[in-house]
Amino acid sequence: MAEPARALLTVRGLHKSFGAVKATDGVDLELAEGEIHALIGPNGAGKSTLISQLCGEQQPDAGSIVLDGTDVTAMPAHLRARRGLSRSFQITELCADYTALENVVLSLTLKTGRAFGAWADPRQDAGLLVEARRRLVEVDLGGRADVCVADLAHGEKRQLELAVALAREPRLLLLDEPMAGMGGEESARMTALLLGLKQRYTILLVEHDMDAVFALADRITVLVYGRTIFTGTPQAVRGHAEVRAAYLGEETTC
Ligand SMILES: Nc1ncnc2c1ncn2[C@@H]1O[C@H](COP(=O)(O)OP(=O)(O)OP(=O)(O)O)[C@@H](O)[C@H]1O
Repeated sequence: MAEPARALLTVRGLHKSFGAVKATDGVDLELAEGEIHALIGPNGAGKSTLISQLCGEQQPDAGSIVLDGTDVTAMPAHLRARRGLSRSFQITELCADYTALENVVLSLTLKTGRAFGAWADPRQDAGLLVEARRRLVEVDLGGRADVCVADLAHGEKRQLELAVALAREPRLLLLDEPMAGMGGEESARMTALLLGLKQRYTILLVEHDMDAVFALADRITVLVYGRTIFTGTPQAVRGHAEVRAAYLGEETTC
């Protein structure tokens, strides 16, 4: 019998309130190594607040976050990032005046602590350039390396954000609405890119595009009013009456 995949992330009883609003109200979540785990729920369910607590941008009121066996609940965001926890999307972090290639080089230098304008410009570093081009090819932007971010289409910017996140070699990638603002064709391209990453990365995916969620996720957790009401396979989620009533019924015809 196959060994069950070990948990890379374990969240227990995560609480975060803003005044009277319980944004996360005792969230439990477990991510197995190598899975794409989608987090879905209606607007205001607490998805972004949960992601912010996972990456260390917000401190929970109570509960614990364990990453690869280490309790990171009180650890600052930059130290979690060093342990391989990487967030992408919603907070756009691209430098608009730099080319696509330069943005990926910049992300690669963050791993080594080097900066643009230092005594040896990383943009001239052959090794970094090769690695950055490889990352761009990985997100289907190989032909757009020398284009300024400001001149990229919306979908291309989002592909580049993915390359920037992957350049940090994350163990756990938190993707916050990668399809936001995309048309059908762009969403399909991003879905195909993420499918190509399957099993190489552990991914927590927050997404409203249910076609993408059901195409990508190994498991889905449903959050409503800050509480996890169900975790299961896409098939189980589709068949779950409470989930359909709380969320899917509103947004899909499945
Ligand atoms: N900084 C804040 N101050 C006050 N209330 C907040 C803050 N951040 C979030 N909230 C509230 O917490 C609740 C959860 O918000 P959150 O943005 O996490 O939900 P969400 O599921 O990500 O929603 P969406 O799908 O619309 O992005 C909402 O009621 C929201 O108004």
